[in-house]
Amino acid sequence: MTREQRSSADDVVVVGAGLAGLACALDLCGAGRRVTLLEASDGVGGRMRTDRRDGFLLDRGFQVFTTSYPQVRRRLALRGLRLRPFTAGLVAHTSAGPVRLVDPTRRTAPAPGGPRTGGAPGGVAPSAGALSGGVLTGRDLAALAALSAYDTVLPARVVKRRADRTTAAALSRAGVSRRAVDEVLRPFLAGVFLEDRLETSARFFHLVLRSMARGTPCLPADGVGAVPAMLAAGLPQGVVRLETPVAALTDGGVLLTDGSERPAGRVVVATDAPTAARLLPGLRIPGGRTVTTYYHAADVPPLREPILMVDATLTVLGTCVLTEVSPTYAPPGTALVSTSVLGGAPPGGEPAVRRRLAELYGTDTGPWRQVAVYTVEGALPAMTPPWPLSRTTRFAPGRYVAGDHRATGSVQGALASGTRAAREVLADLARG
Ligand SMILES: Cc1cc2nc3c(=O)[nH]c(=O)nc-3n(C[C@H](O)[C@H](O)[C@H](O)COP(=O)(O)OP(=O)(O)OC[C@H]3O[C@@H](n4cnc5c(N)ncnc54)[C@H](O)[C@@H]3O)c2cc1C
Repeated sequence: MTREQRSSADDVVVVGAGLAGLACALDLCGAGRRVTLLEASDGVGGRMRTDRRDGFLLDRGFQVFTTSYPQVRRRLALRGLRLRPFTAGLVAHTSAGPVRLVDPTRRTAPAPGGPRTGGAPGGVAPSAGALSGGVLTGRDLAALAALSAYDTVLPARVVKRRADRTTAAALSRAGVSRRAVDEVLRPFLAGVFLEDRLETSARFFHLVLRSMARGTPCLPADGVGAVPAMLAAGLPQGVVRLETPVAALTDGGVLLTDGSERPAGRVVVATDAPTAARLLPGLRIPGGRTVTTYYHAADVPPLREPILMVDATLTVLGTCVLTEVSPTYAPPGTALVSTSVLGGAPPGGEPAVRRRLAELYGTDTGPWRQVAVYTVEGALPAMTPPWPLSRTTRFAPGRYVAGDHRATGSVQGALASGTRAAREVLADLARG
C-alpha cells in the first residue's frame, strides 16, 4: 500500500451486508473506526430480505422472527418493527388427524409493539380427539415439559456447554416416544433445521426450545426485511456500498469485481459460507440446507388464525396464512398463504404442494393463484454435532470471518458472530 492509499484507507472493510456484516459494522462505527460495508446485491439483509410485488410482501423464504434472542433485544427497537404475533404453538397434521399444541397462557399475548390478536375461530379441529388417539402420550407430554422447563430455567451458558449429540438422540434420551417424534416433533423441527433426520446438534435444538419458551414468534408488519433495514439505518451515511461485489482479498485490502482496489487495514468477510470459502482459501465451512417457499393468493383465508401448520407426511414442511399474522402481507381482500418444502422443487412440483394444501386446510385450492416461489440454497448451515455454537472470527492476520456458519443458523447466530468479529478486530487494533 502506498502512503496515499494508507491515508485514504478504511480501518476495516466488511464484506457482506447481511445481519452479521451489519452488526459488525455498527459496532466498529460505534467505536469510532473508519468502516466501509461492501454488499454485492442491491439491498441490505442477505437471507433476510422482503420483496414488494403487486401489493404483496414476499419474504425471500418463509421465516419467523423471535423476540427473545439476546442480540435482537440488544440491537433492535422492537416497537418500531410493528410486530404481529403468531399463535404460540402449532397444529400438527398427524396420521390421527390434526393435533393442536398451543400455549393457552400466551395465545393472545401481544408481540411487543403489536396489537392483541383475537380468538381462533376455527378451521382446525381441537386437539383432544387426536390426543386421545395416542399421538402424544402423557409420558411424552411430561418429557417435553421437562425438556422445556430445563431450557427455560438454566442459564444459556450451561445449555451451551453440555455434551453434544443429534437432536434425534437427545429426544430419545429424554424419553419422548418414537411416535411423538415422527408425528409431531420431526415435522416441526424439520422446518426449523431444514432437514428431517433430526441430525442437527442438540445444543442448537435446546437453544431453539429456549427462545421459543421465552419469546413470541412474530413477523414485522413490513416483512422480515424490516429487521436489517432498521440495523442499517443506525449506520452513518456512506458506510454501506450496495452493488459492490468483492472479487478477492489483496495484501492491502480488497479487489472489487470492477477491477478497482479498496485499501483497508483489516477485512471482515461476512458473506454466505461458500463465498467466504472462496475469498478465504483454506476456510472450512459446513454444508448448507435448502428450502423452497411457495406463496399462494386466495380470495378467502383457508384458516382464520395466525398459526403454523406442520405435516407429518413431510410433503410440506409448514404452512400458514400470512395475512392472518399481518394483513399487510397482501392487498386488501386477499389472503396470502406461505408454504415451505424441504430442498428444491418437490416431486410433482407445485401441483403436488397445492393438492396437499387442499387436504391440510380442508378446502379447494384449485382457484388459488401462485404469487411467487423462492428456492434458497444454503438457507441454513448444516449444524451437525459437535457444533460449537460460536467460533473465533480470526482467520489470519488482518482477516476475519463472520456469519451464521460461524455460530448458529439463526438471526441470533448471525448477529452474535458479527458482534464477535467487531470485538476481535477492535482488540487487535488496540494491540496495534
Ligand atoms: C428461508 C430461511 C428461513 C429462515 N428462518 C429463520 C428463522 O425462522 N429464525 C431464525 O432465527 N433464522 C432463520 N433463518 C436464518 C437467518 O436468516 C440467517 O441465519 C441470517 O440471516 C444469516 O445472516 P448472515 O449475515 O450470516 O448471512 P447472509 O444473510 O447470507 O449475508 C451475507 C451477505 O453477503 C453478501 N455477499 C455475498 N458475496 C459477496 C461478495 N462477494 N461481495 C460483497 N457481498 C457479498 C450477500 O449478498 C449477503 O447480503 C432463515 C433463513 C432462511 C434463508
